[in-house]
Amino acid sequence: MKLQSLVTKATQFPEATVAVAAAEDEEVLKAVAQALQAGFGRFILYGDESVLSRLVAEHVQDVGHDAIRIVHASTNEEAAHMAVKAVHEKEASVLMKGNVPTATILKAVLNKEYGLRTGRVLSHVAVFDVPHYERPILVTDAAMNIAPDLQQKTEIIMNAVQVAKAIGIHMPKVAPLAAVEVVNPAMPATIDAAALSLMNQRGQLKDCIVDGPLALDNAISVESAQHKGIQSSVAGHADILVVPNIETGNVLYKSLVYFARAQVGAMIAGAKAPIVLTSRADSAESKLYSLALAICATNK
Ligand SMILES: CCCC(=O)SCCNC(=O)CCNC(=O)[C@H](O)C(C)(C)COP(=O)(O)OP(=O)(O)OC[C@H]1O[C@@H](n2cnc3c(N)ncnc32)[C@H](O)[C@@H]1OP(=O)(O)O
Repeated sequence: MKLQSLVTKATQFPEATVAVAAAEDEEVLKAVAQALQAGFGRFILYGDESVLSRLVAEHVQDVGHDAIRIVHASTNEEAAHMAVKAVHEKEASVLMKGNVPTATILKAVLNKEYGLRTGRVLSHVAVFDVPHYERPILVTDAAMNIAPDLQQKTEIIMNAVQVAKAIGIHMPKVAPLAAVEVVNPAMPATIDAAALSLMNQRGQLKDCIVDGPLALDNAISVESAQHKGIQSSVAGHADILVVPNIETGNVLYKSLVYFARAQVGAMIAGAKAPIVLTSRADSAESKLYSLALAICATNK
């Protein structure tokens, strides 16, 4: 399913309420305005009341004002705390990161008292529409888990599989990425990839096909996989790319956006509610796609 079609699907849930932490950001408010124009979402905006009132008047047409409530917060930390609490208390069903550092909002999400923990690993899943590439590609984890171990990688895969299902990819093909497609004991990512593949074959990782290690080119290009003579049902056909660490994922995410001009929608999965988490520099369009992705993921 292309990202634009997620926006159409999200209109089936016009009442989905989104709590936005530190919403005083033009791209965030443009995305809010676009969602309202498309016909979905109600928004509680946390942040500086006077700045928010001005920005809402500038960016949101009068007809959309009924769907917006502004709640004053004096600092980013307070805005993150209040927005997370609103989701915890079921006042909202989706959390959205505004103009606040990722670590600030994630710390609030992980708060034991009012946060959105479930006992599972929370992880970031990004869905890309890459120009001239025929199908959506999911990348995980580019933004939350810094250096996941094998157990965390299994949960990261399960979260991504849930997101894939929500956008219509059943039995996704999962490629744990490394620098090479053979197991090299000097490269820990290749050993984890091999273990994940075996866990999948033995039924420890369900509802997907995992095969790796694969380098990026063999994962996404049939020609490249054939050229190297790789025998794998995932090689050349990967739906989900599992990166070994946050640096690889973040660089891949930003390369796709800045070099390849890909469109992205991204969220944190595994929490009590989906969390819209894009880069602060991402466009309003990406934030709109992320909202649609989160709403579709919560209403699958
Ligand atoms: C791609 C576009 C967007 C971006 O560019 S984002 C930029 C890059 N991202 C970041 O800067 C965030 C990277 N991650 C972090 O900073 C940290 O891992 C994070 C999420 C803030 C957590 O850090 P801390 O609060 O220091 O956490 P900690 O490791 O001391 O753990 C505290 C408690 O939380 C738990 N926890 C941490 N990460 C978790 C996870 N993924 N899922 C579930 N639980 C998790 C952890 O087990 C610990 O629990 P407990 O207190 O022992 O019960």
